[in-house]
Amino acid sequence: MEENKYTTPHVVMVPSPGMGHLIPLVQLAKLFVHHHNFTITFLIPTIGSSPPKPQISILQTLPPQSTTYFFLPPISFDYLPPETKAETKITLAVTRSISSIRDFFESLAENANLVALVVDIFGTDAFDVAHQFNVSPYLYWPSMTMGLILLLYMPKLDSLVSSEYTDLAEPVKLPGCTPICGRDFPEPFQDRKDEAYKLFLHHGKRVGLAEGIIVNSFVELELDPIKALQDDIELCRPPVYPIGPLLQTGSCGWAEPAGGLECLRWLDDQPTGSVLFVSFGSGGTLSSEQLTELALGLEMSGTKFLWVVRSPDNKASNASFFSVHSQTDPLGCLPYGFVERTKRQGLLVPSWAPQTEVLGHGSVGGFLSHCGWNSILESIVNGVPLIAWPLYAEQKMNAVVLSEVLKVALRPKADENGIVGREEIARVVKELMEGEEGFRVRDQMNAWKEAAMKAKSEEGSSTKSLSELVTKWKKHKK
Ligand SMILES: O=c1ccn([C@@H]2O[C@H](COP(=O)(O)OP(=O)(O)O[C@H]3O[C@H](CO)[C@@H](O)[C@H](O)[C@H]3O)[C@@H](O)[C@H]2O)c(=O)[nH]1
Repeated sequence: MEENKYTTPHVVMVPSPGMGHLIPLVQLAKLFVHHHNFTITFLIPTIGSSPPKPQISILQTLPPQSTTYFFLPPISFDYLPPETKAETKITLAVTRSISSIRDFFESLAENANLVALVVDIFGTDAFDVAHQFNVSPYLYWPSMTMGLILLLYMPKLDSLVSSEYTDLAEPVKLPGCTPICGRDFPEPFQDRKDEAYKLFLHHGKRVGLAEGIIVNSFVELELDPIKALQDDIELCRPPVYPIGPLLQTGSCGWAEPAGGLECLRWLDDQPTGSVLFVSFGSGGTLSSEQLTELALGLEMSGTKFLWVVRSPDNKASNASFFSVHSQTDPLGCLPYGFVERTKRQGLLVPSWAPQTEVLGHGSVGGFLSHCGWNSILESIVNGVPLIAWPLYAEQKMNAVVLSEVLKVALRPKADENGIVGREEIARVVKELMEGEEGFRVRDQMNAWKEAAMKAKSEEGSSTKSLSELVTKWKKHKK
């Protein structure tokens, strides 16, 4: 039968605000359009006045014939107390957009073969709309499987533990996972009285309403946690589809005047494997003191570096999460004389660099990363070993798994004030780039790179999992 808009399977995706949430869903959309001939509509909850430029650039990389995107009416948070956590704002942005999402479904439902609604973890309230229109609700999990297990286990943990998780004397043993200390739990778990925790608990309870969970990981990388999800009845969850690694491909379509392509040209002139890439994801920021120590530590290491610099923020480690760009000139915040002294040793790029191209460049031999999951996967597929420098969200948990389970990262030690000093930074950078430990983690990273390629090959585990999902969606009947 010839496909038209009434028969082509049509999926609605609702990414919660933030580049780290949008990028994985855009990649998922491309996969369904290019390989399986789906139509995709993005409905994007927005915070503040207008959508950030990087978000628009990412959306413009979508194939226009089969995808459409709409920014939903912006939600203002002027009334919220300044200490409100990002996770709370993100959830509220989706929840307050539900009526607009419902309106879109109403207008689409008549004219399209709507088969599924895909949301990320902050969007489980939108499942109600999917149920109302008889469309299958799906969760897209863009991070490490252990985080998903923690979320599914959360209602049980919440009833079993009365203290703060940070006060637990023993690490928590989640099904299929390495034991994890409460202090390494994701940020919203650190204060159970905070609204962000309550909202996570709310999402944890609602995940069971999904008809399936799509996970951006692959079986070989997280064998035990994925097996636990498939077998452990205690977790009581919908079917899981590990389809990763799913990555941002190609350029984002924009470049900083001082960054972008210039940094790729600079890399062309550096020796193979000699450069440490330093980046804290789409919104990570350091305190002024930590920024100074990092600058001086990189200089002291004598290692070549390419550093995506953001202005410091002494209150939050994710100060640029919604905006990506720093409000002030980040290079002006570096220690006196540093820019001049290191101009042969390194390149400084304000706020944003073409990360996937950078990590794929032969001159890059290491990555100092905040341990966001997309960055981790991008490092794995390029075989680039890591220095784990977690900042917020679930990044501490990721860092534990990277260094202790997957054995692909070195971890610098912070002092009693939580600051990683310049000597420690120089030590760990040199160890990664030239030392024995560095050799070991590089080897292991290359093994995971091979496994990732296998998972995505024609007969690979992720390819099979994806085609199972596609078949299910194509059979969807209203
Ligand atoms: O200069 C930059 C910085 C980032 N990126 C891209 O932006 C994405 C960043 O994603 P990620 O590494 O996952 O970090 P965050 O943006 O911080 O992601 C949020 O979402 C992730 C997925 O849920 C979580 O793992 C993180 O903890 C959370 O902060 C990646 O594709 C990068 O390639 C660039 O292209 N250039």
